[in-house]
Amino acid sequence: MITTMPPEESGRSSYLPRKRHLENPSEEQSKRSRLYQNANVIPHGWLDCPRFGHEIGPIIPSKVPLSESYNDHLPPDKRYTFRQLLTNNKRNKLGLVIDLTNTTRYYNPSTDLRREGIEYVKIRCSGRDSVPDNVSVNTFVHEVNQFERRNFSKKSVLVHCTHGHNRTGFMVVHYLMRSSPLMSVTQALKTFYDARPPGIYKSDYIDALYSFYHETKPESAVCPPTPEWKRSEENESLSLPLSSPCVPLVIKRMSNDDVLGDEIPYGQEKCYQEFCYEMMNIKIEGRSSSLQFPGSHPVSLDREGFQLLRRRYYYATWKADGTRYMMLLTREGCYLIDRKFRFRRVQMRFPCKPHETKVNDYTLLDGEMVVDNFLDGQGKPRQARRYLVYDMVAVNGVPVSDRPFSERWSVIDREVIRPRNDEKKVTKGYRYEMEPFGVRIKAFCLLSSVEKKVFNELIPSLSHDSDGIILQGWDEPYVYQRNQALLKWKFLDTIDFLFEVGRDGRYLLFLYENGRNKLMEGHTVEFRGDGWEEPGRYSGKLLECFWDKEDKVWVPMRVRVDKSQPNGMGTFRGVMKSINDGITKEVLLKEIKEIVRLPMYVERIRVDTLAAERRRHGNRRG
Ligand SMILES: Nc1nc2c(ncn2[C@@H]2O[C@H](COP(=O)(O)OP(=O)(O)OP(=O)(O)O)[C@@H](O)[C@H]2O)c(=O)[nH]1
Repeated sequence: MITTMPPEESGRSSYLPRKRHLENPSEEQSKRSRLYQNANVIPHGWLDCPRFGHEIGPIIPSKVPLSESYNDHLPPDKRYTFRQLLTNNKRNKLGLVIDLTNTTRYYNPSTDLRREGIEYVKIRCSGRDSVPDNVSVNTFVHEVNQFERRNFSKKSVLVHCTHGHNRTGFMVVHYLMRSSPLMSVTQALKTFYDARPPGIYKSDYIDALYSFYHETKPESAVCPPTPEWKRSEENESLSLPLSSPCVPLVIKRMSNDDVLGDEIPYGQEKCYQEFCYEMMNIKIEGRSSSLQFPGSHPVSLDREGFQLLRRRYYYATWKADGTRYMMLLTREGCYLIDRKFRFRRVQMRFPCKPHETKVNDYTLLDGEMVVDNFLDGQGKPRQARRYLVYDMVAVNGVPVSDRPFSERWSVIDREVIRPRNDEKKVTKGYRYEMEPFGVRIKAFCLLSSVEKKVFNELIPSLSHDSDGIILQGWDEPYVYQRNQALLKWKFLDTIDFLFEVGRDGRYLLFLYENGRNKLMEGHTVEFRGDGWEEPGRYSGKLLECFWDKEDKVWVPMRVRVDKSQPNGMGTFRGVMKSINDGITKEVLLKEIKEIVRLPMYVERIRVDTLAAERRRHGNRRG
């Protein structure tokens, strides 16, 4: 007996393209729901849907092969099983099957595939009217890439959803976009269309692809009509609600704590983590599963720090107060790396040089994500998220961490910022303004201009918060984690404590030492001001606190959601030393005034000023 299937997979379904005349729709509905409970139902439209398409790289797009238990329900010429596929497909043996259906009933991967030595990956995608989510897309692309890396005998990857058009096409287009950077969505859709006509035939899937890759959909781009084999049965199916109910559009204000990007598979994250360590020449000791965020971290400026400023040549910049991320640019995508050393994929574009078809590949940057608040031309308040790049660890797979900072900074400009800005001027289809954030290089000023430039001009004119200044050694290498030569001076010295309410109701503060949290006996916390009325709510959270010298208490300023550990004792000692040394802004500026009069500074500032003037002239002429 041939039966129809429930709308679990394709939305609407039936096997025979028969027109039914419904006298009583509810009676018809209940008849159908009885049929839907049947096991060997043939997916709607499946029967006349072509079996598979041409290869696209290693991928064969296909409709779902049905297990042999379906054969009794199918005319012999319509059967399509893995056994058939493996026997007929001698030329190109299968190595991997990626199943995008949302059910397990079409075949048994253990008997049909694994026994034959074929790998099987299931990525459940519900289909219907929603496109596969971003995390599933990341998983799909990762699985194909991983397979290609270990696929020495050039086997193929069969990718199927129910019919091998919409979900399959969607994933294949993502794969193409990520393996051929700077390919356009239109080209990728055409590649899929050529291999498996009529390609993707759901317009919302096509729109989602253009929107994901920040491209304008050309007016000439038309969505192919639903194929005949699918349409004939569609007409007689029950009407199901197609679109989700209207959700009122809420424009959310941006904050530094927003989670950006999409999760990536664990294996991919591990590889990238190890790459970061390799680029910084850090040995992985013990389990590589617990790698720590390796980003360079400044220490608080104290009296000893002044000695360092005298001996080595420093520049200064404002300390942007947003969220710290390192950023890895690869041809497959761009990844934000947070303080917990987790990677999330964001859709961004980083071309190498104008008009080249290459993008940055394995370039590792360091910077701060900020939210700029400003008024637009009409005086309306606006927000823009920006990533301020302030350092670089690797460029196109080549480590630069041991190069002097001045060199790393010019490489950021030459290899990352300028090519992007140049391409922005010429690109037609790609819409940089649709990216989740802008990208800028951070400006560094001569130490002699700290007061005038950094404190009096830059900081007051910023559209984001700044909590101090950074003193950056101009000749220094990039140093992993705590960097004694990278100095920070803050308007308010702060420490991130873990706060707990003890069993006796006591407020407890903890710091991190030797792999565990250490109770800071004798340290008192005092919650002050609006929003801090119920301290119990913050138990178990990391609180950034400033030190009130008068009352000798720690006062919470904000909850740190971007970190998983309180500050270490080293940081704490550094901050306390800086507080006790009493380095106020006045003390800092007085000291710097003396430092820049030292012969070494006088000479280097002269040379750098001349070089900057020459560059400005050159730019004007160019
Ligand atoms: N190196 C550097 N760091 C900057 C710059 N601008 C902002 N920062 C940020 O300053 C942070 C270090 O200052 P802290 O105040 O110690 O940062 P924090 O985020 O509170 O981190 P903890 O010390 O762990 O509490 C870095 O992690 C960067 O995120 C810059 O130009 N250079």
